[in-house]
Amino acid sequence: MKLKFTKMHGAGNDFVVIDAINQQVDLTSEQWKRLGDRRFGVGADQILVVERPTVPGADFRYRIYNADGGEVEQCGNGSRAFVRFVVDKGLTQARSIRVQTMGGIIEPRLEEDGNVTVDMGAPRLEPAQVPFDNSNLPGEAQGRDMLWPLTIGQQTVLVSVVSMGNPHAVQVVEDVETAPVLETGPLIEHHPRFPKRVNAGFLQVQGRHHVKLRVYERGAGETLACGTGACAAVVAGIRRGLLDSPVHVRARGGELTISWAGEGQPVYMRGPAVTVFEGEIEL
Ligand SMILES: N[C@@H](CCC[C@H](N)C(=O)O)C(=O)O
Repeated sequence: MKLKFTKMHGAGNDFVVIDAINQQVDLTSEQWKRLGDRRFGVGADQILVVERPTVPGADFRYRIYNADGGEVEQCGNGSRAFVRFVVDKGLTQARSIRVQTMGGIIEPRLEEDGNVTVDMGAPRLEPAQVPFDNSNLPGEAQGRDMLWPLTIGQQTVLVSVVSMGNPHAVQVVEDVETAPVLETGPLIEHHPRFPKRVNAGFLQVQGRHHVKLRVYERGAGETLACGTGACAAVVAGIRRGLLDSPVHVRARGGELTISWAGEGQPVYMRGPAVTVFEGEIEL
């Protein structure tokens, strides 16, 4: 089976984007994984699939597969690539679209300068919504947030838990460059208190509007940027009383700007979306 694809990235978080409106796409988990494989396939952190919506009020349906082949609820950087793709391919004349995802409806808007702003919806802050099992765990309040102690090997780290449709655990570190992202990231990802696993964020506060962030992503390992991770980290930082909106988030692959007016309000993410090349693969 031959599949046409577009390779894209958002701040270095890279994607294989598949138009499943104009071609038949019915892949196994192994085939999704092969598409994401950097040696045996195209190579990407996530594979994004463009489909017709199945709910009223949405323009498109957006499905997301991690490099490990698992389907997940949400991908922020990918949502910017998504709107760039559907506009460039002539699948819509609109520059602002409503997109159905497993994590809820999101609204990306392609701006004149090529950047994309996305209404990512309101963060879900109850542990059960993440999901995070906080039973018999003594939480520690900081500002309006709750920090949860996670035992990782010999050490305990304090995390905020946030759902942006997908699960995030955010810890504040002194310096992201020396933080043990590759060592503790996988342990947090697979911590038994997160029944669906989790994306592990490492946040360095540089000022009330500036942070650095590294994310060890569920199903993909450390990526050069994580859009939902940036949203979750800024929400956690604002709730802890460390940050004020808007916040410029510097990741290894580029910068995102995150705005949030507080509890119950949507998070807005602004950043780039770039097409790298087009191709066809035999699967
Ligand atoms: N890179 C993404 C997040 C992709 C999904 C994530 N790894 C998960 O499993 O939830 C982003 O930009 O948000």
